[in-house]
Amino acid sequence: MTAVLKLGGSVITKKDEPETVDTAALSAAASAIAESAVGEDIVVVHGGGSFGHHHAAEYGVSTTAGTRDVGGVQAIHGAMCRLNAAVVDELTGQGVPAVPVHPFSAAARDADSDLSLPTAQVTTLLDEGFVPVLHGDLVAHAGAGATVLSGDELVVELAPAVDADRVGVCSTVPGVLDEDGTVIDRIETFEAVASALGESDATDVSGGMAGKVRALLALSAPAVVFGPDALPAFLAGESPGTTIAGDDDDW
Ligand SMILES: Nc1ncnc2c1ncn2[C@@H]1O[C@H](COP(=O)(O)OP(=O)(O)OP(=O)(O)O)[C@@H](O)[C@H]1O
Ligand SMILES: C=C(C)CCOP(=O)(O)O
Repeated sequence: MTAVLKLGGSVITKKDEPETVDTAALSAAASAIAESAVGEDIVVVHGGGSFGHHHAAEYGVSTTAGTRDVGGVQAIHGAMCRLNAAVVDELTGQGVPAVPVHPFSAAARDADSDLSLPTAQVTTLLDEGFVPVLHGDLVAHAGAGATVLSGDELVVELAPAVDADRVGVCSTVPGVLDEDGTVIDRIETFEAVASALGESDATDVSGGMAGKVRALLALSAPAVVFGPDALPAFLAGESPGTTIAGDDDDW
């Protein structure tokens, strides 16, 4: 069984304090991964939290608005590499054979914004017993300089590439919430939930929950969105929180 798991930046960082890791939350997530039956058959992706989003907002960069300012590229990508090093260190400290994979070094968007992400390094690392740890990043973008590549987009690219059986997105909320604040069990179309979906309540340049749902609906396999407390349940094979239906949905 292969799993792709995104740890939300809002989970593992203090999203309102620039470049601050939430050490307790990161340690709890790493421990859930270290203890899970999924073992080493997992690809981890993490988001930007107060590392990437803070700098991206400062330089006016988003998934659609790019920059050609080299200082901006260094600030945003550099911050994401620092957060990635913290995640990899915490995982290895807990016995997970985690290794960093930096999307900026490999991915590109063409002039139509179509993303190409080589994944042979990820599948080979998995086969060789490593746990690849990717992160939301910048990406070279034809005609725009560099734009933000969200961890949610990476999940959508990686899940088919590694033939994932399970896709999980761990955020700060217990699932996607309806207008009354109740967790929606299952989402099949964007239109059915659009009115309840908003942006993040913290600095976020990649669309918050609306961006997440839109990205995950593009997956052929179902994905689950859940909160940090439910991470062990997801890793144990359960589907806590909200299931976002895919085209081949036989769960
Ligand atoms: N209907 C909704 N249900 C749940 N969360 C919602 C909803 N509408 C807006 N949100 C916001 O979306 C946030 C989750 O998106 P966000 O992009 O911040 O998460 P993340 O992926 O954990 O972090 P990051 O983008 O840094 O990786 C929630 O914390 C909440 O503020
Ligand atoms: C802001 C940057 C650089 C990465 C964003 O990734 P996300 O938090 O997964 O949307």
